[in-house]
Amino acid sequence: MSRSAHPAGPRHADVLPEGHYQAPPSDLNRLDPRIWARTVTRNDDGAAEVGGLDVRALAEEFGTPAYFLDEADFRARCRAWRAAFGQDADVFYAGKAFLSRAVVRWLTEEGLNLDVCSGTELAVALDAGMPADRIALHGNNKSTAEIERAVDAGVGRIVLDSFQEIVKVAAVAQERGVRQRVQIRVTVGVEAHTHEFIATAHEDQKFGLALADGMAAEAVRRVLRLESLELVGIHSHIGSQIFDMAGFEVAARRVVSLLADVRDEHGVELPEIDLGGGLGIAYTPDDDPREPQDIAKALGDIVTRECESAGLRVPRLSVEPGRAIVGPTAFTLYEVGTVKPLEGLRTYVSVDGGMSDNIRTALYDAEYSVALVSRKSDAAPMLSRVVGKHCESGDIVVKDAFLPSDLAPGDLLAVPATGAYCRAMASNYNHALRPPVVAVADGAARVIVRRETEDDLLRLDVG
Ligand SMILES: Cc1ncc(COP(=O)(O)O)c(C=O)c1O
Ligand SMILES: N[C@@H](CCCC[NH3+])C(=O)O
Repeated sequence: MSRSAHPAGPRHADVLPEGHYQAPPSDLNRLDPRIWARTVTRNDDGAAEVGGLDVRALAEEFGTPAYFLDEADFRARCRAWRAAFGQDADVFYAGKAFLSRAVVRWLTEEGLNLDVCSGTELAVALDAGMPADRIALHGNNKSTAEIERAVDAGVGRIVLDSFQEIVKVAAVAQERGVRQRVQIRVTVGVEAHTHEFIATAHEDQKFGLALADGMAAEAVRRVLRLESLELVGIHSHIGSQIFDMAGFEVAARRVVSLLADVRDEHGVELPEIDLGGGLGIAYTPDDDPREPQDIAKALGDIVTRECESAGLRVPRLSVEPGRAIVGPTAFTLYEVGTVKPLEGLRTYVSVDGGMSDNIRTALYDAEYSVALVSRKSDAAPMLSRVVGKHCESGDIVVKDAFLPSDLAPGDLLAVPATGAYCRAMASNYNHALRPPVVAVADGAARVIVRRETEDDLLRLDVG
């Protein structure tokens, strides 16, 4: 890898073009532990390492781009969530954030349950040994085949999302002579403070049945009439990448109020409440996420208080964190291919991946951090935009970042906090081969999802 310097790009002191970026950090070499996976440090050589392994050696062995996932960090976060919520609550990891057989085994061992939202996610979970009664099936348009698969497997709950689905799930359960445990997903009418594409509790959207117009109460009526369904609770998910607990508190209050209405109308006290996932993580130093114990306390207190004032037994609480568990545990490693300084603007740094391995920047205007990790540098900070190699000018990985001005082709960059919704939402745009996920722990690295090959893609093309 070349170490040669290239002419310094525009420096932050020269001119700051319009944009949304932070001030240059005082130390470009620092890997902020609030953003990077737990075992990431710099070694004496100045290179970053994870799980005791140097990123240069990892790049050599596994290639770039690649996601490196810190298994110890993942397990520690699972334990923290489990411990925070205690034995009277359940933590369902949201598999949509990132799912693989290894992840399912870790979750099973650490005592977490699993939320899946497709038949194939369910297949991965079952194949890797997650007991079916610890699985919940979600989705706003589950196919009959997915419902049959879930009922046959004996999943612990199916979260009903529409009137049509009530009928569908009841029919499948009746045909098999089983009573399927279900929850009803409601929209509580909260405007969560996050990007509109990932807010899910306002009424004007595809998920769930609204409390406000009586649809949720009507769904309860319909489910309670059906012998083959056992209504165990109410589910609410207000959105994703949320820091403010206020939205969750309003949701909890409104869900408890529905439980009280159900008790008054039907004489039934539903035993469970699920408040979904959505807790934010730190992508940049500006983000200040809450710890699991604070979240558990805030949610537990509000549910208990509301139930006491409504004279209800406190239901069993569950939550569904995805991003908050896996997000911070991984980074994406890229090799720099080109460096293009634009005087008075910024420097474009092209890496060997892009929107095919991280669509979040293009899709949600998401902000990320980035660091030079194959070496240290004391060069001046250079306002940069890290872009991919796709045929799209919106192919941006990190919109505004400061990188050292001696950055050169061959250097390795790492983007932290890419464990959630990056590999899971990766695409083959421009026939890109989706990168591998490599789990690193205690000085050993192993591929848990392999890199796609050209052959994989050519085999799909049967024309
Ligand atoms: C029903 C449900 N539960 C849990 C999650 C996980 O969300 P997050 O990864 O933000 O915790 C989602 C995604 O937003 C979801 O739709
Ligand atoms: N995929 C989204 C979050 C949606 C999660 C699923 N409801 C993200 O990357 O932020």
